[in-house]
Amino acid sequence: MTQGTAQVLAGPPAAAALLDEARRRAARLPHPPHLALVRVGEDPASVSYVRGKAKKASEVGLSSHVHALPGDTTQADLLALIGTLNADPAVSGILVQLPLPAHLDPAPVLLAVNPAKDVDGLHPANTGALWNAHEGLRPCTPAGIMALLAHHGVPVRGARVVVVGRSALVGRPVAGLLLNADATVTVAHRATPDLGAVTRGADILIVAAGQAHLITPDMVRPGATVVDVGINRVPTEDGRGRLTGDVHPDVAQVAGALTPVPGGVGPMTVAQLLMNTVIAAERQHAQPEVTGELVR
Ligand SMILES: Nc1nc(=O)c2c([nH]1)NC[C@@H]1CN(c3ccc(C(=O)N[C@@H](CCC(=O)O)C(=O)O)cc3)C=[N+]21
Repeated sequence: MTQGTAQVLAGPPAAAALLDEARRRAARLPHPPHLALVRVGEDPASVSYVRGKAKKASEVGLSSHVHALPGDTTQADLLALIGTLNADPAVSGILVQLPLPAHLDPAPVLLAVNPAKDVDGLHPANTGALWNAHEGLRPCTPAGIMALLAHHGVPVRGARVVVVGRSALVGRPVAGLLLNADATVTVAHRATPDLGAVTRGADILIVAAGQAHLITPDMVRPGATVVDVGINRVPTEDGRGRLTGDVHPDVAQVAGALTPVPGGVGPMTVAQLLMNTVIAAERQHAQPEVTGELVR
């Protein structure tokens, strides 16, 4: 059998295009947009992601500050910080890095963020706006996936799209965005019987299940576009670990196009976060009352 060669849907060039647009639009504002990054505790992955976000922010001309809180921070202290950031007109966007330590409840924290500054798009006001196709801030990974598909010219309108996973961060919101873009959307999850029978129906398969190599070649329609959102760290000899996706590498022999891990969706997530910060700043500039100033 001849080995297929799926087109690589690379994240970095698509992310660079998004970052260029963010830089250009940020420069048109009277002040650089400011991103407040809130991190609780010292989870190594969170420390590394937040550092990466701050670095990319400065590269596109945004200012940012990492609010690093100790691992034993109380819910009340975290809510107090969010209140301060909500009221500060110099803060355009607020991101609370997830997961939070186990003693903190994320739902009230996400509810406390001013929806106009919710650059993660996770406040119910923003998730509701998404599902009603109203203006709002869209979650970063789902919006990044849509930008990645658009950048590489993958048509979404009318396509049969299967999303594997139904998380608040990826599966649910990407299904909503795809529906808004006129795709025919199916959402599968761990209780779906015969997952392969469902995924084989996809023109575009989006996998955000959090399970390494869940999707094998037999589960993919030949020529399909496969978006791998999985970030699984597998152990290596040197102890540093290696990233791998939710899609088995052999899927490249069947798929028409495939996003790599790393270097696929991950960079889009960060680029979209900065784009969201610019969008939030633009809207606040047009409507200063959302920053908490009194407007007569
Ligand atoms: N409130 C909140 N918002 C998030 O958006 C959020 C979060 N919490 N918690 C964790 C997840 C994960 N996430 C990633 C961001 C960048 C890469 C990324 O840039 N990945 C690189 C590789 C990075 C590496 O090598 O470690 C890549 O895929 O090429 C991955 C994952 C954002 N998340």
